Amino acid sequence: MQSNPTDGQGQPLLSVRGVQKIYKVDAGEIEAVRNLTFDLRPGELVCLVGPSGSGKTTLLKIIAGLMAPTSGEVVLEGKKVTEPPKDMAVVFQEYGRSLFPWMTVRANVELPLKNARIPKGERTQLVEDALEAVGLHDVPTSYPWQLSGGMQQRVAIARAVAYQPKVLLMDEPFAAVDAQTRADLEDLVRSVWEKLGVTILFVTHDIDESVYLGERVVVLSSSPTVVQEDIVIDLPEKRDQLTTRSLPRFVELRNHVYEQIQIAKRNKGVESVQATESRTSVPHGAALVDGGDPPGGGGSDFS
Ligand SMILES: Nc1ncnc2c1ncn2[C@@H]1O[C@H](COP(=O)(O)OP(=O)(O)OP(=O)(O)O)[C@@H](O)[C@H]1O
Repeated sequence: MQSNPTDGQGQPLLSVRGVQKIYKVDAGEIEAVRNLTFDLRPGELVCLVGPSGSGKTTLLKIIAGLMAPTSGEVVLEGKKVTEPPKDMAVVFQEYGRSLFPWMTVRANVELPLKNARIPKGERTQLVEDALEAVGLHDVPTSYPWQLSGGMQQRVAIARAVAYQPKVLLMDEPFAAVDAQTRADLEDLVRSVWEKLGVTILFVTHDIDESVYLGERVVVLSSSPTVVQEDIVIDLPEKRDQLTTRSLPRFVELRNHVYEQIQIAKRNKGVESVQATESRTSVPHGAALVDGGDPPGGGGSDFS
């Protein structure tokens, strides 16, 4: 592995610094997250993967200011996060539970803007733009329950982007939709990211999805969790489902992430993995060294 020459360039927008989380339970304590350190620069799209139970949701809750870390800190634009920051939005997996069924699509998207006391005229424009960006401009008066799962998740994404957050956190947002819809939504995230320049941290179980979407993939170890590897995804910026996924480089990177996940799973309970702050570039022509069978084509859910 080589150190990424871009390391250290640009000021981070979001910094996760030595974050540890210990849950207190009846039987004692669970150290879910041991020591997580990584940065997001403005406008980056970073995917976070890790074995089941490695603390991805715990970490997102801490970043979103919904839960305090036991030690360490999250810093957004130089300010320590101690409560939900107004410049952050979260899209969860369960779109069914995050939308209000008695409100129209438009009212759902508009609600956080009303709460933020954005004037009516500006609000209307932001809602229109967001619905346009996710391809839902023709259903503003429908109710969420009248829409398919994929469309409901589009509404949730529209609501998040209408709010114009600086950072968008997405917690396995496409886990509950079918493969075709998932591919469409992946492309939607890339296009919204390109158009709006929002910084995105995207948690997924799907290795192929992480490589297809991300500019970097941060791989977490098993719990108690550290950053096992922070990988630069050096695929062309313009991506599409057919061409990008057939590139030899895509296959190399996907195999590398798969191998890292296998190592993380094998090292469960082993404390030798070190926290890393440097980014790595996967050498071109890298063979799968050690990690069992690589995943075949299509999605590769490792959980
Ligand atoms: N509220 C809680 N109280 C006690 N332990 C918890 C709590 N929430 C999570 N944990 C434990 O912390 C560890 C990390 O859980 P977390 O849900 O953050 O992982 P995850 O990577 O999001 O999991 P998955 O991939 O299965 O969604 C697990 O061992 C889990 O059992």
